[in-house]
Amino acid sequence: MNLLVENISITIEKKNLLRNIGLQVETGEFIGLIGRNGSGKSTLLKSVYRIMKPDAGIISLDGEDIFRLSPRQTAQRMAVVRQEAPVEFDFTVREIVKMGRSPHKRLLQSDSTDDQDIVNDSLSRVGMRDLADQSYMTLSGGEKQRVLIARALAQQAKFLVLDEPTNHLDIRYQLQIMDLLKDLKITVLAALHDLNIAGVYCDRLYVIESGEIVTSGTPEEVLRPELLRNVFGVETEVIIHPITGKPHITFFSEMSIRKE
Ligand SMILES: Nc1ncnc2c1ncn2[C@@H]1O[C@H](COP(=O)(O)OP(=O)(O)OP(=O)(O)O)[C@@H](O)[C@H]1O
Repeated sequence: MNLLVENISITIEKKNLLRNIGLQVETGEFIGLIGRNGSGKSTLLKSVYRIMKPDAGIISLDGEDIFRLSPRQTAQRMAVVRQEAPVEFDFTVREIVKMGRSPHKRLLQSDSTDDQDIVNDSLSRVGMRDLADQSYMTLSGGEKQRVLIARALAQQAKFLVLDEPTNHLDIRYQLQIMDLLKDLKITVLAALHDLNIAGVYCDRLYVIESGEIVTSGTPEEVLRPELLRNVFGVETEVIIHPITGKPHITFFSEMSIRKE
């Protein structure tokens, strides 16, 4: 499944949230979207998962305009893990993950053994099987995030949109969940704040600044000290790490390099 975003723009109250955005995710690619707070990452992802309609431009999945798909057709193709997912009622962890199966079922159709196996497997893969009967509301931030990832896994979509999928996770789960998502080998578009994680896992990166894509390329091409200074306003040293073979960034705060 491939995603094509062509020339999309969104203006709200005379503010250009997105300007002529073009972006492509080929089948099986893991693409990262990076940029400062407020640069437009979530807004762009929201248009991709159809909760914000652009004023101009086209977004298509395998050549089909996403705004012409029904919600059910969209959910069969695309799973979304958002930063915050408000859950109004007191569902258990298992009930939340089961919701991932609904695009594949008819109204009121009961769970098949396959559905139950998929739900159990998704819970196990994020390490939440033991908490399956606990109320979602009582979970820690990181546990909630793992449940939402399990729900996306249970949906078995061929395209995954991730808005900061690991921001609540401790370092072990960050790496484990990123490994898991990468191993799915499906098409992924992810907004990421951790640039070292972006460098290790993404095939290509798009950099967004004030609602515009300012550059794109492989992590080696994009994650350079000059660009990081211009976009993020920080000093860095970037090496190709001898073990991972990927760019590794060391960030220097002003204090750490201040010479007394
Ligand atoms: N509905 C809206 N009305 C007005 N302004 C909005 C609206 N939605 C987003 N914005 C503004 O658009 C800009 C981009 O927001 P967005 O959430 O896309 O940023 P982001 O890159 O995801 O930031 P962060 O890294 O902090 O999550 C922000 O300045 C935000 O205040």
